[in-house]
Amino acid sequence: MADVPLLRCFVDGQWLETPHRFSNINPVNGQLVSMVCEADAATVQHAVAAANRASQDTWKHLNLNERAALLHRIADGIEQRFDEFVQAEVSDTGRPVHQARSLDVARGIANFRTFADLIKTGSSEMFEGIAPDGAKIINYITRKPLGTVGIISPWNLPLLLLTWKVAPALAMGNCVVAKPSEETPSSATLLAEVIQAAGLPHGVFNLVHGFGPNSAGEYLSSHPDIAAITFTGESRTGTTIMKAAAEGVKEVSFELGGKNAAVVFADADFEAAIAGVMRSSFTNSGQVCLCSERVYIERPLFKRFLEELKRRCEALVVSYPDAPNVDMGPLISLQHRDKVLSYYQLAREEGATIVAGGGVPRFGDERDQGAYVQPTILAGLPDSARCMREEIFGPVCHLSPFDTEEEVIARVNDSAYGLAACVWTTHLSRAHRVASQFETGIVWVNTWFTRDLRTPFGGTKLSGLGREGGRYSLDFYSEISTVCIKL
Ligand SMILES: NC(=O)C1=CN([C@@H]2O[C@H](COP(=O)(O)OP(=O)(O)OC[C@H]3O[C@@H](n4cnc5c(N)ncnc54)[C@H](O)[C@@H]3O)[C@@H](O)[C@H]2O)C=CC1
Ligand SMILES: O=C(O)/C=C/C=C(\O)C(=O)O
Repeated sequence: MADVPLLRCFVDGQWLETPHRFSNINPVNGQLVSMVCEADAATVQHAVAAANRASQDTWKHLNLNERAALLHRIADGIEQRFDEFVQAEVSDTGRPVHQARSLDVARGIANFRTFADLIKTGSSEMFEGIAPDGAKIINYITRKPLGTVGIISPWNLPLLLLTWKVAPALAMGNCVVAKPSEETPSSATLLAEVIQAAGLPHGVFNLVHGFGPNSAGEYLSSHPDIAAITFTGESRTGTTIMKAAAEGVKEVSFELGGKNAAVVFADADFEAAIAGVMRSSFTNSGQVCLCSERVYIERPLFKRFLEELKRRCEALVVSYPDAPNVDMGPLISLQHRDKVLSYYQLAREEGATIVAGGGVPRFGDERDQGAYVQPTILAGLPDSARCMREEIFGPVCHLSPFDTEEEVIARVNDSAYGLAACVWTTHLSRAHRVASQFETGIVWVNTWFTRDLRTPFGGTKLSGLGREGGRYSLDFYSEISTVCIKL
């Protein structure tokens, strides 16, 4: 076996080796990146106990300024090791280097800085009232730490989504046991090194590697001594975790799957809409829960839009992460590729026209052992087709024509999911009218994946439960209580 690094768990300020190891594979060429120590039940127990101890003994007693300063130190630490984080994300996921630099690692830093600043500038609510005897009363709202938060994160945006949860959890005075996806353990391990170097007290941040069922994920989500679980991943996994959390009535926050729509009206800025739909369909090989898999185009524009999208899709550079002009890397794993290819096949069986792609690119080199698929455009399916209703999570979108605003709103909302939607139009009142009728957690108008970290983020229906972001994160990661004073 090649000589590769061993990634260990980080518990109570110590790096732990465990007897069970699993492989971390580079999806570009199938080569081994590292071996990873899988946390068993005893390791997870150790991590939760350490977090609870740290929560009582140290972390929640630090004041806001002290916690904020430590979060900024973590952000500084990521910045100082920026290139290592980029390399970690790239070798685990195969994504383009430019994406890891501009999106993943940059957002990891921003998550720590945003929540460090937010706890210092945030205000509390106060309500004045009158008691039965006529005296004046005031109520004010306080936020206290929950205790230990279990964080279970996915592989599609590993550092971004892990830090999106770790930063506000720590900011609000909680301790953390984090389990990153088994597919992407590297940047989480680097983050633990940075947190250690930043000088956080032992036990405040713990990292356990492993899988979901019968492994670290299940041990963590069913542990009786954690106060809350935050999870991003597949909707079915959310259901399983919710059942585990019901025992002990733990708080949960879920960001789950999507089957997001983009709607392009004939009055849209054509160039902006085409570029936007290219991004929203193919960024990160379509492996973002916010990606558009259903694109509805107003009929007068349909043919022109389809032809131009096909041209640009076929021109996408699918290659090595550091190749010049690379647009798209592989999928996360061969297993996930099987899933995406099964939907390409299903689309054919359901009667789709394959407008572009639909298969596996052949390179004639080591990338043929990787997890690449072609970016793909489908057309001709009814809204009832499985490919139109189930999340594929690959670089694929389906194009459908529509005739009226009412019709397209109904079609967009006819989904079990409700995460995100995009509207492309230059008609101001239509933009507001349509956006207000979508049953999704977020609607983007003439843009996609433009994130203000202070805004609430999450989905309706199968797409999630609760909201994180800005003060909504501060609410989730704290026990809110009211103090009522009679003056
Ligand atoms: N953000 C999203 O919408 C995401 C969607 N997916 C979709 O989900 C499919 C499956 O991918 P997975 O990586 O298996 O996603 P997943 O939802 O199963 O995994 C996400 C995280 O949950 C953990 N996990 C899995 N089962 C668990 C359990 N029973 N208890 C506790 N933790 C558990 C995993 O170890 C990982 O850390 C993908 O093919 C993709 O379509 C995957 C990742 C993210
Ligand atoms: O917080 C963000 O900006 C992005 C979130 C993306 C996901 O939750 C996802 O792809 O799963």
